[in-house]
Amino acid sequence: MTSLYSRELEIAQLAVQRASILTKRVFHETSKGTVSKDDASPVTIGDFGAQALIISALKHNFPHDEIVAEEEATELRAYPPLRDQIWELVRTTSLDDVAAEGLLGGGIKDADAMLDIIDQGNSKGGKVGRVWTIDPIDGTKGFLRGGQYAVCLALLQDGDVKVGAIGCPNLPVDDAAPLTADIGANATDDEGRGVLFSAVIGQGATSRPLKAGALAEGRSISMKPLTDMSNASFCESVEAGHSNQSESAQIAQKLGITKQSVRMDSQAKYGSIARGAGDIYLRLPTSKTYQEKIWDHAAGDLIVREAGGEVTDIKGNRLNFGVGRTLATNSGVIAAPKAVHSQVLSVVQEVLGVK
Ligand SMILES: Nc1ncnc2c1ncn2[C@@H]1O[C@H](COP(=O)(O)O)[C@@H](O)[C@H]1OP(=O)(O)O
Ligand SMILES: [Mg+2]
Ligand SMILES: [Mg+2]
Ligand SMILES: [Mg+2]
Repeated sequence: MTSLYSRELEIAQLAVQRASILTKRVFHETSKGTVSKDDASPVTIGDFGAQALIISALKHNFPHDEIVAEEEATELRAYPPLRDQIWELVRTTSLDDVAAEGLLGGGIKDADAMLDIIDQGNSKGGKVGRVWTIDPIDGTKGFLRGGQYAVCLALLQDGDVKVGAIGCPNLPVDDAAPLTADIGANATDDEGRGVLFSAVIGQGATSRPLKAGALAEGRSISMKPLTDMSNASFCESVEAGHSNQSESAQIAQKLGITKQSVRMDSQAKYGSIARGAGDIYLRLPTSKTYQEKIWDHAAGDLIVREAGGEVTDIKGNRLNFGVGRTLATNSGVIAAPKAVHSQVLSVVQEVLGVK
């Protein structure tokens, strides 16, 4: 008997793997075709190209599903040279396993079809039916800095995350490697790096080497049992504008955490705590108006929960992915092993003055 969501999981993992190949090609280029979006955040040819490849694979396999993806093609329609640069990448990126590439439906017809595909990620989301959510490059700032980034994909059914996959090309492949955002002295050498995290609701979480063809063998991952807070490692954003780092330092001190935080871009943080490399992920609001996006958290939320963790916002509520493209009803994120989550939450609330 095939297990629930097995086909969705396979396609999600392969789609993330293929998009990751494209992002790696851009990562190693000095010119990444960066443009600024309306909210002043950066986007690169890698983000657009990865989104095109993932949506194309989803539409081939699940034509009736809705898709909420981060990017849209307006800028590319207005500026053909950028479109052509992306098309060149998309046209020449495929999995090196013919059967796996066939499962994704192969390539895209032409540059105009690619633009239409990118724009198919414009669903409003919501709590009804099947909705995929895509962050083609999460942590674009980390990607540009030569640090961590992630290719993220999740399936929501009636607002609940059922399947999640996160490709982290720059994390160590070894689940037992120490927690660090560093990618080593030789950023042009991928040796020992590249991991694909995934989970299906009720079936646990897995990691495997991120390959260029068929999926590698998976291994089950779980959070580290945390008995002594003084040994805990916690991770947070590199960008001070994404998470309040002075409040997190106060929280860590009150919890008795002695280690410095590890600052890492993207959902690589969720993957890192899910496999026990780190213990706690804190994301503390920096503004009253910013709403977290569902594509920034859906896959990570499921992977951490399936690895034995609990994920809530600073009020202690589960993240609610069923209210649209953003987590409009949540504020911040606290991810920790189940056994200590309430302890962490109460210190967060004390420091932030949350009732
Ligand atoms: N003010 C903000 N608060 C929290 N997250 C933000 C903020 N501005 C942008 N982000 C998002 O944080 C994510 C990266 O988080 P991290 O710091 O964990 O790497 C990005 O997806 C980024 O969105 P965007 O893609 O629109 O730039
Ligand atoms: Mg993101
Ligand atoms: Mg992104
Ligand atoms: Mg972005």
